Amino acid sequence: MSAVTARPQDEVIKVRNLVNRFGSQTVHEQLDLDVRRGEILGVVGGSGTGKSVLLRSIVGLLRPTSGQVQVFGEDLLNLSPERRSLVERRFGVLFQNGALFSSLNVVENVAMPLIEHAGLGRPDAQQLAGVKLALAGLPAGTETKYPAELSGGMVKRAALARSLSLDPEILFLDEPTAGLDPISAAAFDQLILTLRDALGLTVFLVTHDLDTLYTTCDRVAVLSQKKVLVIGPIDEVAKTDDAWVQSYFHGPRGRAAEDARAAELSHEVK
Ligand SMILES: Nc1ncnc2c1ncn2[C@@H]1O[C@H](COP(=O)(O)OP(=O)(O)OP(=O)(O)O)[C@@H](O)[C@H]1O
Repeated sequence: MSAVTARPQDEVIKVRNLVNRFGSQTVHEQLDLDVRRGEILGVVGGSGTGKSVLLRSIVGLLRPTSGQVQVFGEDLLNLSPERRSLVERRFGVLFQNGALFSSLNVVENVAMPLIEHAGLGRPDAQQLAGVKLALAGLPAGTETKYPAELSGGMVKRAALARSLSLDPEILFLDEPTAGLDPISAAAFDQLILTLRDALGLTVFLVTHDLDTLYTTCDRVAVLSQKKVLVIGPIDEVAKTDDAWVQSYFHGPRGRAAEDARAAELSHEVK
């Protein structure tokens, strides 16, 4: 195979001609997107541009009005339940609110997919859940706490541990740093990078957080005008001649995030 030919297995998510309508409202119109294996792709856009709807269309929680969505080359909505469940085991999703079961403690929350989907017995599942919690950076001693007893950052880490429980190849994150203080958010960004590097994950990351984008993303996709307006490395995307892109990346918060990244890079060089 020639070096210039993109190998099909390099694209773990392929979206073509995606249309999503709710009544008279069109959210996506002929949207195309590819996500490459091993990358961290940040998805940004103004409020209501359809970032979460795109995520839900890809993971099979929403049947699009029309178009094709493939994950690992499979169209989830047209698979038998058994086959679909096999593909679903290959990705993990961390929703905005963490979505832990309030009646289960932390280790039980993380053990649940291992019992239900991997067929492990409770003791094995709980032991493995402990490993996942450590991987997600949950401090020892928090395993037996209930979600209501945790800080926002700990809830995110516990939910992350649960989304990692079945060793996924793709991780979908919806606003993972929303509601975290800046120090916890920065620590979470580092965790995502570490996990990607250690586990070879592909990460689909919906975020408004400019620091997260600058710190973690290999590429950024901007949703605007019902499509992916532009996709590429953040410095290229930030140059796009579009009013939203310019005010987002070059407004006060965008400049601060870019300066912080530049300072970090120069610190690494020294
Ligand atoms: N199930 C649904 N029924 C009707 N409308 C919906 C449904 N889901 C989403 N929408 C609409 O689709 C649009 C896009 O919603 P979405 O949540 O994807 O936006 P977003 O880009 O993630 O926004 P935000 O940044 O504010 O979270 C919104 O106008 C929303 O009201």
